[in-house]
Amino acid sequence: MRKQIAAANWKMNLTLDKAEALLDGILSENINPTENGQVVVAVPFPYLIMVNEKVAKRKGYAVAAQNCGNKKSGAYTGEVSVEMLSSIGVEYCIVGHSERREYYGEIDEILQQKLVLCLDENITPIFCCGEALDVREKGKQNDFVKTQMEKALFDFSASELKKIVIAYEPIWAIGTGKTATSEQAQQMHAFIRSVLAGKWGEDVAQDVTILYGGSVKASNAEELFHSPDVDGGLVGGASLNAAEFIQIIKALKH
Ligand SMILES: O=C(CO)COP(=O)(O)O
Repeated sequence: MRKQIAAANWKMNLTLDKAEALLDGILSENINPTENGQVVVAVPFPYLIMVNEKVAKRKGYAVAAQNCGNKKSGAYTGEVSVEMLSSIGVEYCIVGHSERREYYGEIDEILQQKLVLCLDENITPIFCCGEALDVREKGKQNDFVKTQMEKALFDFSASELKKIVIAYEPIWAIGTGKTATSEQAQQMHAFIRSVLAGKWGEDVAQDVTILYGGSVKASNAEELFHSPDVDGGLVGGASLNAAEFIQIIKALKH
């Protein structure tokens, strides 16, 4: 079975004391994900080392950055390089979250540069894609997501592509409480996998983990994750509550 991932995205929330308390809460219940299961906690930069120290001891847990610089190193004030992330033990990095695309002007070319740097440093990128409400209302969501994939992913070889995790996050479902139905999620995930198969072949497509993100909660995680092409979730709001997130981890397919 492909890797099944429950990923928390804390976004720009929590002070250090609260972040530590939340992590301790998540780790307090000794859930060891199965062989194919992985828990990833994507935290603000200042907390990466603290979180990594705690999760490194736990099998099946890893820390992620929420973003990275698109240049290797140098005079880029305020940026954090992939090499720095790697040097402190970060294993995953979110790339191309819709909030980065929308509020920080991250265009496809920048995202592609970040993906290349992550792969160079053996950091697994979690590449986000997904359409806004107006696109879905016009029924154009497949074309939209395919174009996002073509622009950011299509230059990679099959072996590189297999190292990337994809997160489908429809913008209309992020932070809105309006979750995609499990049918909508499954349809899009199957479509994404068919795009991967068309470009790199069915075997490669079957190996890629595709997460769903957008108002995942303890109450809907099991139904969403049960869909054959949904390999877990990228969770915002509900990951700020330890009890909720623990239930979401438990909902991963075994
Ligand atoms: O953007 C998300 C995760 O990256 C989803 O956020 P919510 O779970 O708060 O909708």
